Amino acid sequence: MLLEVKELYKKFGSKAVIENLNLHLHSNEIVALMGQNGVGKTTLLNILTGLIYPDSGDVTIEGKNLFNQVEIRKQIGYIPVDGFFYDHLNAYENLEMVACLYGVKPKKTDIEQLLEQVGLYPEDAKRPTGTYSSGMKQKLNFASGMIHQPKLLVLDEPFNALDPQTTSIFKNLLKDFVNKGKGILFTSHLPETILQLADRVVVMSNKKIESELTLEKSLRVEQLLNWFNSAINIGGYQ
Ligand SMILES: Nc1ncnc2c1ncn2[C@@H]1O[C@H](COP(=O)(O)OP(=O)(O)OP(=O)(O)O)[C@@H](O)[C@H]1O
Repeated sequence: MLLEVKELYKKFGSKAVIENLNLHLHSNEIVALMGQNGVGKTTLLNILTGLIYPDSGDVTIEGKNLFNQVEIRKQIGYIPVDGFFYDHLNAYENLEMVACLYGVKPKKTDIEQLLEQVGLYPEDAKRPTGTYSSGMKQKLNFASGMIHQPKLLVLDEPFNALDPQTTSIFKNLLKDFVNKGKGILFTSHLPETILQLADRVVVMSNKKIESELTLEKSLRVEQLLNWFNSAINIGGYQ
C-alpha cells in the first residue's frame, strides 16, 4: 500500500475537523477527494504533507510512519492551491531552492525538462516569477511539487486558473506520473475532471471519509453528482 491513513483525528481549539478518518491509496492509483466547502479536505492534505500534525492517528507511506522520519515526508510532493515563490527569483532559481529544501540537486537539464513538461517556455522561465500570470504560477507550482520526484503527489484544486489546453497537458502529465508506479491524491469540485482523471473517488463528510466509488469509464457526470449528493446526504451539489 502506498498510502495508509488510520483513525486520524484533528481539532482546531475545541472544534473537531477530522474524526476517525481512514483512507488508503495504491501505487498506480489516482484518487479524487470530494467534499463540501469547509469540510476539512485541505486540513487532511496538510496533515498528509506534514505541514500540520494530527492529534492522533497513523499515516504511513509504504508502511513507514510519516511523522517519525523526514526522509519519508520527502516521498510526498504537494501542489497547494497557491504555490509560494520568491518573486525576485526566476523559475529555475525557485525550483533549485525547493529542490535544496528536499536535499536533492537536480541537473540543469532535469529542471529544463520539467519546465518544458509543465509548459513554461525557456524565455519565461528566466524572468522573475513576480511578473508571471496566475496560470504561469500554477505551472511552476506543478513543477515545484514534482522536482524531487516524490512517490505520492498531493494536489489541492490543481486546475484552478488553467486554460483548457494547459489543463489537458497537466492531466496527461499526471497520468504519466502515476504510470511509473506512483500515486496521486487530489481534491476537486469539478465532476468532469474527476471522471477524466481519477480511478476512485472518496467523499469527506461528517469529519471522515464517508463513501468511496471506483469509477467506471461509462459513468456520467449526473451519475457522479447523484452519488455525491447521496454520499453527503443533501439535496444539491454546492
Ligand atoms: N489553522 C486553523 N485554525 C482554525 N481553524 C481552521 C484552521 N485551518 C482550518 N480550519 C477550519 O477547519 C475547517 C476545515 O477547513 P479546510 O480548509 O480544511 O476545508 P476544505 O474542505 O478544504 O474547504 P474548501 O473546499 O472551502 O477549500 C474550516 O471550518 C476551517 O475554518
